Amino acid sequence: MRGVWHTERVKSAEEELMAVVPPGSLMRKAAFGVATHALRLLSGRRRVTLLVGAGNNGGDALWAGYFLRRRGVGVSAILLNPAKAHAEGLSAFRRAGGRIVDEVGTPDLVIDGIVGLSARGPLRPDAAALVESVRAPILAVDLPSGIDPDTGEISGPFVRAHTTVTFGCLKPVHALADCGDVHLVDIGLRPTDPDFVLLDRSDIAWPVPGPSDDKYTQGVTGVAAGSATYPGAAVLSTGAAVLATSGMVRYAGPAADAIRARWPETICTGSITDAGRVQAWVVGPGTGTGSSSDGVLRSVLEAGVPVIADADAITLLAQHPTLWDARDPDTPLVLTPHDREFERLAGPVGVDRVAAARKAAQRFNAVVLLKGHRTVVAAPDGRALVNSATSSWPATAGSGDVLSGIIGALLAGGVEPFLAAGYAAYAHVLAAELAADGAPVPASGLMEAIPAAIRALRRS
Ligand SMILES: NC(=O)C1=CN([C@@H]2O[C@H](COP(=O)(O)OP(=O)(O)OC[C@H]3O[C@@H](n4cnc5c(N)ncnc54)[C@H](O)[C@@H]3O)[C@@H](O)[C@H]2O)[C@@H](O)CC1
Ligand SMILES: Nc1ncnc2c1ncn2[C@@H]1O[C@H](COP(=O)(O)OP(=O)(O)O)[C@@H](O)[C@H]1O
Ligand SMILES: [K+]
Repeated sequence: MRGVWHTERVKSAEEELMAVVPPGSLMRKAAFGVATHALRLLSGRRRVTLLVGAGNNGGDALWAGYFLRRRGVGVSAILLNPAKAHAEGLSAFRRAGGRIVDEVGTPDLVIDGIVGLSARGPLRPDAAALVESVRAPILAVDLPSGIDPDTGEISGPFVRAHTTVTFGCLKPVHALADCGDVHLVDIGLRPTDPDFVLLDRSDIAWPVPGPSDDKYTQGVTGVAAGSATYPGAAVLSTGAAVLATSGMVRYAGPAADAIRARWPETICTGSITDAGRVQAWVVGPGTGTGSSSDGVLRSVLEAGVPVIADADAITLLAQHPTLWDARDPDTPLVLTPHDREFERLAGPVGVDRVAAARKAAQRFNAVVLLKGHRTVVAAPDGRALVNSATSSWPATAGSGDVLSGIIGALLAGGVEPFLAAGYAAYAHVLAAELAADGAPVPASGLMEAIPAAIRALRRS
């Protein structure tokens, strides 16, 4: 699990560290890391241009230019604000034979030291024009300039980084925006209590049956999904639950025939009242928002077991706030909105997706999984994680139905709701990657790749 810290917290941690280390040493460590990665990217080529802004980010770039000069690289620097360029960095750079120029030229690599942690808004016009003229790969110092460090928001011109070299710890931009390959350089910073986390494969403890388990002890998943109009949503959600864990899946609803035909191992009934006992319910995919769906959602919320509410269930909760009263507040609830469903429930997502999900989680006393290329999971206790997709192939119809089934199976298997949502998001991305393999994949293909994803997770 890797931590991510907001810039204010990083700045105060840096200040504490700077008070006890020799002046300038942090910047030189950071810059040395930049130069090391630049040399790797250059692999023998020899021309670099630095884009140098007015703050310490520009200072890092100038010191990196100094180290590169000492390795025989030809380095030129464009100073965006010559009067405010980092004085020590600039004199070291000049001493080492670095040249000050006005144009980017035709370097093999450009180093973006325009702005770092103190960035606000997109690139200003002069910086934007320079970046526009770059043809070489760009190595961003700390973060790609023009992208908001705390939200990843892009609201105008920005740097498209091939690689980002950052220092001490990850900041939200690295999890929420495309920064190319991100490398972390140790400068001795040891912040604690991250603002949110990123899951790694090794963090994921998928439920595995033991010798004394039978089909019931592993948790039975109930699925209340689909309708005469949308039987496919039920097939995908139920199938994902069947494939995600061992044990048993019960289906209750109008798509029972389609489910029996595709998933003979499920126990099917037409109505939720005959469904039998389950340890978690998946509700919402393809149910529609009519009065019978309203009744199903109410029954599920009253059942006293963990619930994952997706799609139409979220719309119903937004339209009929009295439905919330059906829920025992101590029973875990996971809500999995995409942006439009989120807006119906809690208002516009806004630019800070992590803050939006966190606020909604607290408001609804539920785990909120906000879907997207970068999925955010937030718990009512304030925990949050971000899971990035490796491609956009999962943006396909029915893909969310698959996710809901995986979450349901993990909840039924006793995985704590925040982690159930996080593990499911991770496995969903991995299944999509394995199934797509560089070409479009339908949601049913993504679903069928769930076992391969779990195998890959368990091998790591
Ligand atoms: N504080 C520390 O101990 C360390 C800081 N380091 C570096 O210092 C950076 C932070 O430095 P600063 O706080 O001095 O600030 P920055 O260098 O991030 O930026 C400050 C300057 O950028 C300008 N600016 C802001 N938004 C802009 C935009 N959209 N377009 C163009 N220019 C813009 C501002 O006018 C300001 O003068 C980090 O990102 C990192 O690169 C590293 O040297 C490691 C150690
Ligand atoms: N651009 C994207 N890149 C990667 N994954 C995405 C992207 N957009 C959406 N997703 C993922 O695809 C799924 C879509 O779910 P959803 O919108 O509910 O679709 P549906 O209702 O058709 O099942 C979610 O898991 C979401 O995180
Ligand atoms: K930068």
